[in-house]
Amino acid sequence: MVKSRYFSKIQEFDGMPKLSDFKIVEEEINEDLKDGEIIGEALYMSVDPFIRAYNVPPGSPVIGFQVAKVTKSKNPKYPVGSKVMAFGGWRTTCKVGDELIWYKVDETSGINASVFVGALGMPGMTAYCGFLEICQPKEGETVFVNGCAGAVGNLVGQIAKIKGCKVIGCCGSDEKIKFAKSIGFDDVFNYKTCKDYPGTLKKMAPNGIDCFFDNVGGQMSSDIMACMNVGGRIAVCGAITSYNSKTPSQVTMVQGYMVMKQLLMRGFLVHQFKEKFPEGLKNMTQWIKEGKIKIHETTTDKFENTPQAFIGMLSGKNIGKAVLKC
Ligand SMILES: NC(=O)C1=CN([C@@H]2O[C@H](COP(=O)(O)OP(=O)(O)OC[C@H]3O[C@@H](n4cnc5c(N)ncnc54)[C@H](OP(=O)(O)O)[C@@H]3O)[C@@H](O)[C@H]2O)C=CC1
Ligand SMILES: CCCCC/C=C\CC(=O)/C=C/C=C/C=C\[C@@H](O)CCCC(=O)O
Repeated sequence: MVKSRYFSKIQEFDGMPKLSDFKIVEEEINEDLKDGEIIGEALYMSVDPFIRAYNVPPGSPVIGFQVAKVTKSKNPKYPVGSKVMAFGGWRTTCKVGDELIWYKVDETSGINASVFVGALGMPGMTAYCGFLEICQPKEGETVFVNGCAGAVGNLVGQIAKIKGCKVIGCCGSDEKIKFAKSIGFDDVFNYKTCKDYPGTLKKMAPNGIDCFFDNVGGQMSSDIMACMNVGGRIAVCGAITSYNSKTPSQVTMVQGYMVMKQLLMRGFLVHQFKEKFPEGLKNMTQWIKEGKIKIHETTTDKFENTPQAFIGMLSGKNIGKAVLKC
């Protein structure tokens, strides 16, 4: 038996999660492995908005991705000493098989393993696959990204620049605006202080918006759709504005814009594009090595602080990817 600790969600979230919603549980993991299984020690864990949105029932272990170092293996693809990116939960030691292991960490690239919960992990594949598959950006087009300083949004902006687009974004602080501009965004506004989204967008994107990567939802998204060009494409990635909200959001209806501008709007979940992950990993790795994609992480130390990191991310404290270093 090997000792492990995991975070359990002990009560329903009431709006923004609180530290008292979580507790650490000790467990013993049976070291007998079935074919395909490994045991891994967590090096980095991911705190992501979907953990709030999926809302597992009280008493359940908290779900999530981690980079783990393999300590025992019955899977030839992941020998002892290698690292995997797996859906192992908020756990110090996990026992997972092929169905929960997304891929092996490529240690030949020289890129830190933490990046495998970010630009080379689930958020990176979300940005790469969701943006390129759904928005189909073309050189010279204008792209709008909300949540533009976060894990997914900052990567969408950088990929859009690589594709030769003009990129506009919004985020929740002036420090984040500075960061987004430093990684190539052409113009960015603070959605918390902006009084007039359509007016601001008309100034920042006088030729209109062709692609909209929506991380946020709510009224802002309807306002952005009003500024889109005929034939525009919208990738609906998430709706973080609603995850902690206790009241249903009422927004301007968008069907009028959809019809008159012949817009395409498509929601997605990153794993539906898993056939595209090898291409995504190859290109993202190359772009990181070439300096075309810059990595920014907000790191919290120690497994015990995972809920703090999670609440911090939901409160907007992260710039780039929120990472927990175990
Ligand atoms: N469809 C899919 O497969 C996937 C979807 N997603 C979605 O992508 C989105 C971004 O995720 P991710 O990049 O990991 O997270 P981020 O790194 O962007 O962190 C969350 C950010 O959301 C912003 N935020 C929080 N509350 C609100 C609010 N009420 N209104 C507007 N912004 C808010 C904060 O930034 P700020 O300071 O700017 O407010 C915060 O930093 C989420 O909606 C998530 O659910 C992510 C992965 C996969
Ligand atoms: C208004 C409600 C909107 C709800 C949006 C909810 C979530 C969006 C989001 O953030 C999705 C994230 C997807 C994460 C990807 C993987 C997980 O589903 C776990 C998959 C486990 C596995 O297959 O290994």
